[in-house]
Amino acid sequence: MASSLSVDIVTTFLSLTCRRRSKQALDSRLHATVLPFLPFKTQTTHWSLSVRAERSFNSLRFSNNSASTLRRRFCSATATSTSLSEDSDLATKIPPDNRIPATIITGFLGSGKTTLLNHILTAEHGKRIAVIENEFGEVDIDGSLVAAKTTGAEDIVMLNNGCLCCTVRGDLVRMISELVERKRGKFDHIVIETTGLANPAPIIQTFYAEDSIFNDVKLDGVVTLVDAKHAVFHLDEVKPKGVVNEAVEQIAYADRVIVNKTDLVGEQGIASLVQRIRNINRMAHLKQTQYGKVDLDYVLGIGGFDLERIESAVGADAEKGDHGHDHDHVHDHDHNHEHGHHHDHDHQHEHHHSHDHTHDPGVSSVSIVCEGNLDLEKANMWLGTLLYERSEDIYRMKGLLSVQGMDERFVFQGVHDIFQGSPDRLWGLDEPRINKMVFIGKNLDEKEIEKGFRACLL
Ligand SMILES: Nc1nc2c(ncn2[C@@H]2O[C@H](COP(=O)(O)OP(=O)(O)OP(=O)(O)O)[C@@H](O)[C@H]2O)c(=O)[nH]1
Repeated sequence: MASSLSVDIVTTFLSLTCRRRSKQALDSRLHATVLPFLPFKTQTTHWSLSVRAERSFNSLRFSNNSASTLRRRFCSATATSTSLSEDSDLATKIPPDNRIPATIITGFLGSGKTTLLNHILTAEHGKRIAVIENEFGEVDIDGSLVAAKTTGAEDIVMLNNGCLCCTVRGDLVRMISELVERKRGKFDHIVIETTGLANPAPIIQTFYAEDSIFNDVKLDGVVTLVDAKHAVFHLDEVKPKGVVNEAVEQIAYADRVIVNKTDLVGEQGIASLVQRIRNINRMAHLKQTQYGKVDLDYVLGIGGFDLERIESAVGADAEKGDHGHDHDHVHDHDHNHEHGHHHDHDHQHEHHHSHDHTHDPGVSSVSIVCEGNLDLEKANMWLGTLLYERSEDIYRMKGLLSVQGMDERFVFQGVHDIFQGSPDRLWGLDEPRINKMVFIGKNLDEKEIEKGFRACLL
């Protein structure tokens, strides 16, 4: 949220306390316990496209697709390409590629994807953008965090019932097809924000494997956000055998890397992170920034995703390292409101291609949806202590809270030990005051989290 305050939990709640209750003094226990750990923060030519497309098909060995007319046209054009001198002739024979460009924004949990999306949606670029947002966890909180929801975007579609790279790939195909069918001519670009735990490979493949998409939409590029403060922690994570390290994959598949949050680390830290990124992906362009502020040309209009390049890069990396590609996912989730919800990110399904992967079964999400008002001090103490004790394991948390005495909804989000919150819009007169929280992390104890939350309710 571009306009939100950037503050630690104590200060956030304190400021609210002051406003609502004229309580100036900060609870000394909170100061002592929490503050030290929650720092105050204040164009490719048509010809080359055709070549790429065809190579990609070969290298991925797609098994189940009837070739589309368009694809056949590309392939046959490519097949007749025998010398450079023929290129110009052929280029004139190939019709212009008027397909709608799509950009995938990926990056680990909390790296700044929504922040970048908001930057894109609010900037002047003259493009009409349709957005597809995929959130990990059942509760739609990101919808509230996309500041420009009603202004900058032509259309925003939420995909909250699973991870794009796994269970909802079919939904993605349907959504894109629907957008194209119903809104053709009303938007110029599609931006897809993946979950922070997505492996981009299967999503990318969707653009090539599905005729219904391939004929109308072209993958313009993959933009990967990297959290300058926390990335190394996730890149270093040792995964069980056969389990993919999403943070590594997201960098490997990038056309553009954005090292974000450079305000939170020193130059040396950034330099070694950049080196680390370069070791994974030498080809991607890389920029350093804060709050996703990059020129829009850097992220929109990249001009083509080169799948073959990434294939070989990832292949080399896999040989060296630790992330396997045998793909068995178990997806275990039930939707149940008015109580905590546990979503194991351990999905099982089969793909027919080489990017199959298994997510880390230790990483899960816990959602709480519960009506009622929170006691500010108790909530402050509970969240502060939780982060104090578990900030390494809590990769991400987001919430919409109903605080006793506050007329506005309180929106907060955290990435490990960094927490940010601000009052949002007013609660509606008849609107039920429902709290929604999502925690994503390692070894989360759903019951304990829910119990802690409930103890804060009045
Ligand atoms: N200090 C600092 N905070 C940032 C920066 N960019 C984003 N943030 C904050 O980091 C938090 C996470 O940002 P988001 O844009 O929501 O991250 P995300 O990648 O969309 O998160 P998920 O969708 O949960 O994976 C928010 O509180 C942002 O305000 C930055 O450059 N510096």
